[in-house]
Amino acid sequence: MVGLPARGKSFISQKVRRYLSWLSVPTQSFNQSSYRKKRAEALMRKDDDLFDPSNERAREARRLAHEDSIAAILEWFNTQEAGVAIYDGANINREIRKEIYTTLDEHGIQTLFLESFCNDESKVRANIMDINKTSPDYADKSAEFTVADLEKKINFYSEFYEPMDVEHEGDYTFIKLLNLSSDLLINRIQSYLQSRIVFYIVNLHVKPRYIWLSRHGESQYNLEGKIGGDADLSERGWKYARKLKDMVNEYIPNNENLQVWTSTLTRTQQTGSFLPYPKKTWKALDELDAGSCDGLTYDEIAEQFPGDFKARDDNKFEYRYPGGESYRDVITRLEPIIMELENQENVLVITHQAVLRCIYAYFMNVHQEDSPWMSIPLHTLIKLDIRAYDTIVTRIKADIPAVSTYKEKGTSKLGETKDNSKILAGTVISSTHPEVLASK
Ligand SMILES: O=P(O)(O)OC[C@H]1O[C@@](CO)(OP(=O)(O)O)[C@@H](O)[C@@H]1O
Repeated sequence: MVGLPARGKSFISQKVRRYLSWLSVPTQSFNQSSYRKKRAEALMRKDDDLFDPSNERAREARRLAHEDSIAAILEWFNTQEAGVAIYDGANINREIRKEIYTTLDEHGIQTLFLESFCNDESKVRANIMDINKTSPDYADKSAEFTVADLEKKINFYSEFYEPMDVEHEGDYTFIKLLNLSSDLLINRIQSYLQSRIVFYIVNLHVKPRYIWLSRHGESQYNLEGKIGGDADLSERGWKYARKLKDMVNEYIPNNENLQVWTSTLTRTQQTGSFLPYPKKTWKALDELDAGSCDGLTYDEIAEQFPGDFKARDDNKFEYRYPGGESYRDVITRLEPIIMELENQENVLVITHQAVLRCIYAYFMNVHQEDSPWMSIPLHTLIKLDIRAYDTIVTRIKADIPAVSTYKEKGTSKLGETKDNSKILAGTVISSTHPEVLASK
């Protein structure tokens, strides 16, 4: 990363890390300021200022923190066949970038510089306020403190800042993001992975916003405990479809601009059928394809395909149904959906249990192994409040009973134990009793 403080570098680093990890690319972020803190504690006196240009000890602490970051990156690459290490620091001038490039090149590591350049004061200001509200670095700090601290750092780094350009650094691969918009300057993008990162950055949204998720209403297949298929809604499923219209009116602000996305399957389309908003149908939102197990109950699968039943329980993320899909396959086909969701606000996605787990895992940074085991109950509207450094979840229960479609490991029976720890985190409210029942 390259750029002055309060240019969204940590936000972008964190998003890219989450996106690449979700796509199963080993990715780790190395935050220079955490190494700086450690060196400052060891080397500096109490009243020393880390950003005082004339303070020798501060200069030494900063220099060593940079060396520590690079050493940690090299060590991490030693344990990895391939992957992406994100060096989240200011890397402010050409000299330091040359040193980074040369050192990594000597170790056979490609460097992609990602600069966030912003000279729009109002955006910097808004970003500072955002950092104050949401960044863990400034938790419990007043707005005045955060503004003063960041302005001091900005002034310090501005003295040395050399923005990237083709004239001086044309040999490097770099992306230059201009004023936190989707305007980019790109230079010498050389690999598929680098081009994925460019595409992702183009779609990245920095504005806080909501995304709404729901499973379809209870289906006839859900009632019978069968998986897959293209069944109609049950009577209670239709009730949910009607109720969803009221819930949208009650809970989704500015819903006049809402867009509704569904899969191509009947149960999601029926669930959205009372919603008077523009609709988009995506094949990519169809439920995980159960291949030769489609239309069976879990009991029948355990009986007819015992080996498959066990293999799926043992590694649900990787297991692929014969002639069907795995969770990993679903993630691959969901990538365009994630790109679109990063670019949109005010979308309600009505889809299926497995697909929602994958979408939710991206926004909530849920580990691959855990994501297929998360509980996503029927008849519940989920609000994701996407902020710069975290996402807050609220589940709004429709108060219309539905069967459980949750199968725990090691059994073919449906239903959840109360202490299911993989349940969605967040606040739960009920649409008929809108008081808060549990908090984050
Ligand atoms: O990965 P598991 O836990 O089996 O969940 C996926 C299953 O959920 C079901 C319901 O059991 O999805 P949905 O009704 O949401 O379309 C099945 O169709 C699907 O195979």
